[in-house]
Amino acid sequence: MAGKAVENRPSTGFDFEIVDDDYDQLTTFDSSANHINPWINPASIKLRHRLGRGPFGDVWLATRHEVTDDYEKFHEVAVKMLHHIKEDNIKAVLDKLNVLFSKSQGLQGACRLHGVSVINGKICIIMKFYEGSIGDQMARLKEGKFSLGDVLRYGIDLAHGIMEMHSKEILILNLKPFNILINGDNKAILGDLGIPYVLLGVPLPSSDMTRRLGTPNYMAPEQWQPEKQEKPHIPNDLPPDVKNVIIGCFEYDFRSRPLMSDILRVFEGSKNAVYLDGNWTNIGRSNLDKSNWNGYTEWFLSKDYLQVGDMVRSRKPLNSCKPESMVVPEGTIVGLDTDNDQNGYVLVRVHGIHDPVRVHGSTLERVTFGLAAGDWVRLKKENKKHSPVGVLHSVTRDGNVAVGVIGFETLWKGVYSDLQMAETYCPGQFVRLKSNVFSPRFQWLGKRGCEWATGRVSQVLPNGCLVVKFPSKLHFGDENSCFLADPAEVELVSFSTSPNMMKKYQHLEDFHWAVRPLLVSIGLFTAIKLGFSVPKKIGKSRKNSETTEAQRGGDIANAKWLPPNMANIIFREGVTTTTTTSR
Ligand SMILES: Nc1ncnc2c1ncn2[C@@H]1O[C@H](COP(=O)(O)OP(=O)(O)OP(=O)(O)O)[C@@H](O)[C@H]1O
Repeated sequence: MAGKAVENRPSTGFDFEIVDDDYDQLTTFDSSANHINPWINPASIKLRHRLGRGPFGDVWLATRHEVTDDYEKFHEVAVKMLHHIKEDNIKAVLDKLNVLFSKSQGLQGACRLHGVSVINGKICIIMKFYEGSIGDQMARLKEGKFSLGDVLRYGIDLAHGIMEMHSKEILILNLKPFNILINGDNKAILGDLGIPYVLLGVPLPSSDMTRRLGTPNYMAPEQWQPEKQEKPHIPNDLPPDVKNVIIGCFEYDFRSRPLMSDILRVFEGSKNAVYLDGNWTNIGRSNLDKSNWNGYTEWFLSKDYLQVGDMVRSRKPLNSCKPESMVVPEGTIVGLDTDNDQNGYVLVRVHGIHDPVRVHGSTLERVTFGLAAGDWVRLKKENKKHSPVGVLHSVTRDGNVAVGVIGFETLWKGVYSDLQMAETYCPGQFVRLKSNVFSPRFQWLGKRGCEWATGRVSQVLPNGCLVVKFPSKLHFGDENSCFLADPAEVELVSFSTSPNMMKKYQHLEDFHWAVRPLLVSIGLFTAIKLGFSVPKKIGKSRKNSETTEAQRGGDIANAKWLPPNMANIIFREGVTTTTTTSR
């Protein structure tokens, strides 16, 4: 409909925005107007009716009156009217919108943006109007289901559109059926370009939404109720590669998920699939190995391919601090086994071994400039806004690095010389806030006195954030049992690092809240036992020989599995009971 005159077209909806003409005269936006490019005069926009209302704003069907030297026309546009933004944040939002506009020029798979305006004091994004969305189409279908052919066809359009946007470093962050528009050629087009990112950090009417990026049902798995890690049911009757790639999309750690290019390849390979006699035929052969190696998914492993000349070492199992076996402590790739049946095997020259070792590539990790993806690293340049410690996501052969760090919205990018190695953390380890940390980045449990409680790492997030539980604390009902920790603020606690027996015993208590009551019960039980047995002994000893208190204490303290303070309690209680009983 773009370009077609629709002047005087009657409004069909029941929602209206009362346009206050005075407000449209750039009042609060005066100082910011020169930031807006391309600016659209609000007087040229006539809102018709509201198409939808979302957490970030409303979308209106409107008519735009466009006058140039060559023509004058009225045409339909869609207007995304953002919720009211506080004056302090306006410049930041407009700056981000400008960047978005310049990056989105010429994109084939995304909604065309005309410009920005301000109506009723609200920032409006004026865009091309499309006749419908995937969401609208689904609403009209029986059970809301597309045929597999349509899913793959639209999916391929989408994957192309998303890859195009990513190539311009635009994050969409709100992919859902109503934000996938259908153009005149029945192709899927991305709408709502990066609006959540533009509004990130800007207070919105619902304070909850300020922290959210996207729409709950369509968020990345780790964004929405991360502690549940639920996966939806994926139908069984899909072509195997399609099912496999969809399951991969629900991996909690985004490094384990397929890339958009993986999804595209699988969808392209399956678009002519035919289901015949209980089998899928005509499906493109996926060349990915379907095995799950040491906890890594095929999607994780397929992100880096080894080449001849690469330095490599054996890969640690996922979530482990140490390799299980170091077949290759350090080596160089000298050959790739490209024979189809042997796909994935490589030849590695290892120092001290005469012939090259033949191992599967997935058991190795590339080490470049001393760094391998997954290493814990410290950024040499520190800044209070972010943690100095993070997890290396990639190191290219020419030394560019990407690191997941708490405090950055996306991966931190730099070069290898910006980094140095840092302490490694993995699930199962016990950690405690360092004694010089007085106001931690995340809430932490206090212990007795001024000492921080010790917790156990239950998960390491891709940005190095530690998810910590406190097994020494008993939790009730809905009480939050998971805490977060900045790896730069904690230190490891272990039996070997506990300086004395008292600290070792305290560390024993960190393992489970039941340890203390159990030991106390054992102590009491032993005390009662002693209460019965000691008088007998005393009785005997009266007859036979004298038993000194020091000897009795020694007997109990010799129970090596009991910490000394428990032995003392038992000993004291034993004496007390003895005294009482003997009386
Ligand atoms: N350019 C457009 N042309 C036609 N319809 C559009 C356009 N952009 C959005 N829409 C439609 O407007 C409706 C509301 O869109 P909107 O993006 O506000 O919804 P939402 O995604 O639920 O909200 P939010 O983006 O704030 O999360 C949707 O049905 C969408 O398909």
